Amino acid sequence: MNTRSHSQPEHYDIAVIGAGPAGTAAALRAAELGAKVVVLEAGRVGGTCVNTGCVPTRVLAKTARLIREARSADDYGIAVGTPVIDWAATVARVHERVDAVRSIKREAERFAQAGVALIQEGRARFQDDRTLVLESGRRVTAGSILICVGGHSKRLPIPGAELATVPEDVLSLPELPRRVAVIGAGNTGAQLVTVFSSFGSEVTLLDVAPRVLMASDASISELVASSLAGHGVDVRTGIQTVERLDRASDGSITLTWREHESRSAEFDAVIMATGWPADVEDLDLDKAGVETVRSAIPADQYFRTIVPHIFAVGDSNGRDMLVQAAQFEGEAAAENAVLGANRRTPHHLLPAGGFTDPDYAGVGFTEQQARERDPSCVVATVRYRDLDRAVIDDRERGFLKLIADRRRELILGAHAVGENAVEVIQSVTTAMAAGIDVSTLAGVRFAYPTYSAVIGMAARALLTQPAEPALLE
Ligand SMILES: Cc1cc2nc3c(=O)[nH]c(=O)nc-3n(C[C@H](O)[C@H](O)[C@H](O)COP(=O)(O)OP(=O)(O)OC[C@H]3O[C@@H](n4cnc5c(N)ncnc54)[C@H](O)[C@@H]3O)c2cc1C
Ligand SMILES: NC(=O)c1ccc[n+]([C@@H]2O[C@H](COP(=O)([O-])OP(=O)(O)OC[C@H]3O[C@@H](n4cnc5c(N)ncnc54)[C@H](O)[C@@H]3O)[C@@H](O)[C@H]2O)c1
Repeated sequence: MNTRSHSQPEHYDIAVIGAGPAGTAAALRAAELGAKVVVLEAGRVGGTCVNTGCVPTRVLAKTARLIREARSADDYGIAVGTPVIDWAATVARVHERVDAVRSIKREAERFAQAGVALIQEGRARFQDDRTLVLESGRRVTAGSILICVGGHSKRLPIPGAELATVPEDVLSLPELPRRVAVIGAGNTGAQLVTVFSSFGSEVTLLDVAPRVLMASDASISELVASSLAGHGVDVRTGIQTVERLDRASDGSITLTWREHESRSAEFDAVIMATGWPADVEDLDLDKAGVETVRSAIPADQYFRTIVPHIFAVGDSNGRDMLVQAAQFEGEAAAENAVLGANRRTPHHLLPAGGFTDPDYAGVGFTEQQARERDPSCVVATVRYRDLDRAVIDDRERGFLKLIADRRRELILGAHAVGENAVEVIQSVTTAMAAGIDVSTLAGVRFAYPTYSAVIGMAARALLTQPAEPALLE
């Protein structure tokens, strides 16, 4: 903690609040452009992604995969006993892998090498539109301020909400819950459901939305939901509301929800994965003249808020809440702040996916969005059951859907469920970024036997697919 007098603020060209993917990328790019930069971080550098989000979730997904594979080892002549989860060991492994990833990211070291000042003296808040004050009392002023504060899980405002566990705290559960309810079937909820179901918990998934993974192509929702149900998950989408949580006399949690009528069930843990508002409650944004709308900070396409020298980047602007978006936005906002440039995001080229069983991923327009723009767009779907590698591996559940414009020049979107779906979609994204047309993609040679060969099959199917919507599946 800094103990010297705080009467004189330190001045910087750029102050970045938050050292997650957005803040880290922004600070390093601003320094590279010659700016004097400070980063203010309240917690651990790396942000949600490495500490409590993507990385721990991915380790849990790997653990879930291992236990599922162990259960089917017999099919390959490998005798293993019934695998069981040692929750404490699983949690320890997650922490160990998080530390391993942190050790290669080395944000603090990279800041030091780039001449970026890193101050970790508690949460920053605005004193005015150019001054930030830290919990220690230390103050900094800056020509431009980049708000990269990310978000946090939303607790539903219902009685007993404090009994629920939010996704960031899942590793703090004292033991593997035998019965678990997950409220929210977005990317976070769908992945946690898969993890707990694979670990052997009885899982119920509740969402007010009509389908799981509402932001994804409808075909992804359909197959992921049926796969979850196939694994024994009680999938309840389209419920009216979650009403309350109560502690039962045996210590379990009674969850009450409305689904035509009021229903309730007992669980050992209830996980609320119901959204991700920006972390702005204690930022005193009003003192800077910055507004929030629906728990996020509105920013224009160049990431400027209504106060032009204050930028909102990454999850804090509530748009594309993904690491790859946060990093790009951070760099672009730094360039816009330092150079007065106007760089913006290539939204249509943001691949994303999650680790359910099987995995899912998508990039670009969903089929519905594409049809709204070009009713004669061309759509082709290839099933994994027709893909040699998927059959070889006994991973036949899945598909790749490719969407192209009516002239088959542009790939408008790609959506997959299946083994390696995220990597398959990444390859399509590369093709989209290169601007290659469908016939060029159809002519690409794919190594045999690979999952990415499904891309060539889908591209060739697109070439022969009639454009009339009525004839498409
Ligand atoms: C469970 C889960 C899994 C996810 N998995 C994926 C995935 O697989 N792929 C993917 O692309 N995305 C994933 N995400 C989303 C991804 O983590 C976020 O999009 C990304 O971390 C956003 O980066 P950010 O820099 O905007 O915010 P964050 O990473 O949240 O960083 C914000 C930083 O700001 C700091 N901060 C906040 N307020 C203050 C303050 N007042 N003063 C000082 N510091 C402050 C915080 O301590 C934090 O370090 C996942 C998210 C969750 C919750
Ligand atoms: N693998 C990834 O790329 C990944 C993983 C996790 C999160 N993220 C990103 O982080 C952000 C937050 O994700 P998330 O899944 O935590 O939130 P989300 O907002 O995407 O999903 C929340 C879900 O909760 C449901 N919900 C809200 N209120 C409810 C209520 N009262 N009762 C029942 N259901 C309710 C919503 O309908 C929605 O389906 C998203 O933008 C997501 O893309 C990405």
